[in-house]
Amino acid sequence: MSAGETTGPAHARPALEAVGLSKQFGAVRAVSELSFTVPTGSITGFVGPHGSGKTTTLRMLLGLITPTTGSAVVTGLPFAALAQPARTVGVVLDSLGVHPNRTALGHLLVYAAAVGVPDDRAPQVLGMVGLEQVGRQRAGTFSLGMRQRLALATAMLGNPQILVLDEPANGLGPEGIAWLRDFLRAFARSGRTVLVSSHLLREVEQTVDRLVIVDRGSLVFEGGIDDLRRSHTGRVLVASSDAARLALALGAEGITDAQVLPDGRLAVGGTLEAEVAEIAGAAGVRIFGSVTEHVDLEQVFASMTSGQYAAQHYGPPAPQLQHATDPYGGPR
Ligand SMILES: Nc1ncnc2c1ncn2[C@@H]1O[C@H](COP(=O)(O)OP(=O)(O)OP(=O)(O)O)[C@@H](O)[C@H]1O
Repeated sequence: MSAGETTGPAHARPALEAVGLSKQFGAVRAVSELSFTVPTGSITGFVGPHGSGKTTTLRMLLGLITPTTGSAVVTGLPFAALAQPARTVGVVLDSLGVHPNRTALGHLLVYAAAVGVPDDRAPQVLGMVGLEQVGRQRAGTFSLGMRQRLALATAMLGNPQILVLDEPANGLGPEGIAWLRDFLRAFARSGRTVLVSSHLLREVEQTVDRLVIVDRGSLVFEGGIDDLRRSHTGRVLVASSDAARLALALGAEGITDAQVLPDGRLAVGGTLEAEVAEIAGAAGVRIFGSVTEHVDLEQVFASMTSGQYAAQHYGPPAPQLQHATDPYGGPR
């Protein structure tokens, strides 16, 4: 994918900005010196393990709790200073209450009045989230996925420029997640902005163009999802007539991250298949086949956070030719 095309002009004022945000709850430091930017027109994923401070940060951005230190701005202003908050930011937080005895439509009419939009906006937003058939059903009968859609419809009432969604994929199956991805991409295509949180990178990987990754309240990565992919390129796995000789030839060209796998293939980091083939050819080593292994971003994410993925080798070049188990279980 890349929803990267949707990123707004570089000079545009960021939609959301956290500057040195910290939040202390008694002995718990939920968020620590957190700074990041959500550019206008981007779909930014806000990802971290459970308890890493995502909801607390979103609450600070939305003016629902006061930071211990630091500041948060929405289109350049503190949330409380926005003239028309519901028309600026639509919010889906876990805590958004839907009265179980209210119908979906009834719920939206209450919020439409609170936000100050006409009643006919309620059926419109129901249609946007695919709930038009169940508008007269009580929300208490809804599945978690349907409640998530209703929460999104509520966020859309004010036709906002920015959506802030806390774990909106919770309760959605694969189809629901695909639907949400299309919805958010269409939203961003019109130049609007999304900040979407998740404890699973996998849930938002296909949706977002930027990532802010947090762990224990602190920033561990901010940037384009493609930058993260590029910084963790997969190894080239090569079946050849002579793995040891190939490793020596590669080493002579400065490519020293090479390991012989149990199946005899050479796993080479920091290069491309074509380069390996060229060096092998020059060294008189025959290549029977090669493949570039797939890098699972979820594993990269877990290795960056307290998700504790068992130590993955993405490190500096191996000093010498080694035998190693293949952590990827072979090519895909
Ligand atoms: N009101 C509060 N009082 C005390 N501690 C709190 C409060 N809110 C959050 N915390 C603590 O702050 C830390 C961060 O919580 P937060 O809910 O922001 O994380 P999260 O990343 O959103 O987690 P999850 O993915 O489980 O929702 C946790 O240790 C949590 O227990």
